[in-house]
Amino acid sequence: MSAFPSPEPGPRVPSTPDAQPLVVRTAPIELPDGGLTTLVDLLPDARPLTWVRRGDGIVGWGETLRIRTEGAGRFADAEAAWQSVLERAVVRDDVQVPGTGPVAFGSFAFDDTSGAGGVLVVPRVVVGRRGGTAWVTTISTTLDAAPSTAVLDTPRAPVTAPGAVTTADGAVPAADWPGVVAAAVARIQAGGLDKVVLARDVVATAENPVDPRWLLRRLASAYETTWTFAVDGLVGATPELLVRSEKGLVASRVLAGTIRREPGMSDDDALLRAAQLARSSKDLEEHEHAVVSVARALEPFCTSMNVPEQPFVLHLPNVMHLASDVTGVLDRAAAPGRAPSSLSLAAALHPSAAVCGTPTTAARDLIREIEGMDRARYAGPVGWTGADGDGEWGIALRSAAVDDADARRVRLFAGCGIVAASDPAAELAESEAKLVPMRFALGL
Ligand SMILES: C=C(O[C@H]1C=CC=C(C(=O)O)[C@@H]1O)C(=O)O
Repeated sequence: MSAFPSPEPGPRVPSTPDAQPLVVRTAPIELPDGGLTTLVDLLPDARPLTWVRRGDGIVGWGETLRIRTEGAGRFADAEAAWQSVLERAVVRDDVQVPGTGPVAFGSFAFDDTSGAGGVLVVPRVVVGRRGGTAWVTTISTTLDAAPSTAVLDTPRAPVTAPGAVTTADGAVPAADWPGVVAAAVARIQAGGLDKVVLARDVVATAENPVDPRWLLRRLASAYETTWTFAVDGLVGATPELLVRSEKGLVASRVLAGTIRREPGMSDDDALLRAAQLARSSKDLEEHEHAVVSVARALEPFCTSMNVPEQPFVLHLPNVMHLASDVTGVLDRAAAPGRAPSSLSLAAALHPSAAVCGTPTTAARDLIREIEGMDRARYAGPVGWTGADGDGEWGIALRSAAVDDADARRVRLFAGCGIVAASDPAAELAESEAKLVPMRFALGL
């Protein structure tokens, strides 16, 4: 039994011609400026939908519609179902910026064979902020009163702390994980592939049901440059943007190559570490594979692209990463009437070599063979899409999944890119550093 009351489940995608169309209305509102957690603080219950960064973004609650998909077709089926919903929607949008009008939050499994499949959730209420503009959208199957600031007064269930939290090994004990990495290094050295990303999980058990809002507040405050997300119990603060599509422009923040940053490290020491990372041939190789995979996947959709020749170093509180911002102009002529949607771009980009490896199929097969766990929605695309196809999809990293059946249990994930020069013990330490945000969010 779930420790939380289930939300009223939204109907599945209307499949009959007389299914109720969505009625969608967006209106401007004044939002009190509560800084980084303004949006998160509005969430009324423990089933939040969230995509925020630096205090801007969108949050949603309630559930008007749920699209659930499976297997290799999970992206295309979700896209088709969303399009058929949109065709029948009645929309009035008085704000007209990305994130207004009809919005679906989504999360998709890493692997085609995972039972986690894919989900798009259309909330009943969305509140968003972008720069100085704030709005509320209501989505229903009836003609409600026009949306107003009244939704900000929605009664909020108190956010409870998780209480004491203990952690235990996940599918593969931490002590055994370097052995799995060593097996991958041997396979790479034998010439079967160039890179594979291996992950592990840790199971946390809390005294009280874990309220995702508790995690979101802590993540949004401490990791403000990441995209803090929550979709259907998957919560995290990812620094990696798989794709943003906005008005014909696409962008992807590719990360691969990591060095730890210890708590309390001075800025000077951090800069020394950053320089070490920028010169590390092992990390530069890992990074190059990831950038090439993203650039190749985006190329068919773009008339022009900018792929930086050198990565920069992205500083986060727990780690530093080699990072490249790849951008492009979508080829609208190639897709008559419509540019590819953000969700179809995410599908084309997934799985990038930042979370799978090179070549993709060999890496995915090796993950299936030796990783020893179902990643479920960890390392899959997570984000949102709007009516015009624009949207933002991150890679679900630095994340945890709250157990559907027992909200006191949470699965935390972290993975590392492995190349021929990888050291298994160092990779275990790196995976621990990548678990820090979610451990911190839980109060550990
Ligand atoms: C797979 C993860 O990180 C990826 C993203 C950035 C850096 C990575 C690395 O250096 O290994 C990984 O490719 C994770 O955080 O679970």
